[in-house]
Amino acid sequence: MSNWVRAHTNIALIKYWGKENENLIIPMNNSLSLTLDAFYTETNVTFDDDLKSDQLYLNGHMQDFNALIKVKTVLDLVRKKAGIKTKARVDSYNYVPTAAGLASSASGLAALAGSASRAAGLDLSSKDLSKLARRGSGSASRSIYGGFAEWQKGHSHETSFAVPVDAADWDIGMLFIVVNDKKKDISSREGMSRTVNTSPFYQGWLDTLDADLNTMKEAIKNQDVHKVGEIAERNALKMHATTLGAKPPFTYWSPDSIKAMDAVKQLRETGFSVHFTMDAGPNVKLICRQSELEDIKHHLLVDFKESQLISAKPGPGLHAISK
Ligand SMILES: O=C(O)C[C@@](O)(CF)CCOP(=O)(O)OP(=O)(O)O
Repeated sequence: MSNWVRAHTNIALIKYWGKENENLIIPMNNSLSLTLDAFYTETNVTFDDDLKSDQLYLNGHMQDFNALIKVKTVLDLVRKKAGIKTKARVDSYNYVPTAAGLASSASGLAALAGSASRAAGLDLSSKDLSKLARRGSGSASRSIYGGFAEWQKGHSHETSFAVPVDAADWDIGMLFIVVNDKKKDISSREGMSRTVNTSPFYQGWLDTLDADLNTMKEAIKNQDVHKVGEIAERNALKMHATTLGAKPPFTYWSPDSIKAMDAVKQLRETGFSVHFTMDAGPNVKLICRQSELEDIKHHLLVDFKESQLISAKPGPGLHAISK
């Protein structure tokens, strides 16, 4: 029985950075993202009575127990909902350009939620799929939808899910500057936990989010890519500022991250509407007009290799595929 589904990664423009409830993955604030076409995960789940334990094959290679932790959380919730105890085999393929360090947990856990629920005979609504994916990884809740999606924080499992905001069928795109960095990144889960628990800047970050979200939604409604980028860049810088006050302090930025951020500022000075955002890694993600992607890419080739520059357009939500 084929239960192949595809989910695309999403990049937050208003960041999720901190949990109110770690176990249920309830966030401190609402977040808003853009789902992209370029990076996605395809997953198939099969429940099999002959299996003694859950198995995860990632890009064809069997994974160890640790990689299974988030997967088992989702599988256990599906088994409970379906009233079964059967173990499952999960086959997942990440279609992320060879560039290292591009997070795929959002697309991976969203695809898992979609395929596991189908394989267990559940026909979940998008809202319930978003809640299920959220329990695997918070940002996965947003990949259920294409275009712009808002994860409404809620205060319980039942009330914390994403909703679609805008189809993003207008002139907006993203360009990734992939900065391969040797040092081991601190995972987003650990990074946000340490920040919430120890950074004196954290409350200041939280205090500004309602205004950021409201102005962002207004900018999206007006299809104002310059304003969308401006708000997103400021939001990302505030998020990353919180990590410098954590104990011990840390940053996801590498020297090449700062080189990339400077390149964006220079592009703005030459008249492009281009801004950047960053997540739990050194890569820098540009927000610009889709119609200007190639021109911007051309300018960046002065400082970066072609292989480091990856264009992306808005992408679709979770959907079944035939393989
Ligand atoms: O995507 C965003 O809103 C912002 C971030 O990417 C910034 F790094 C965090 C994503 O965190 P995630 O991996 O979802 O954490 P989990 O719930 O602990 O699995």
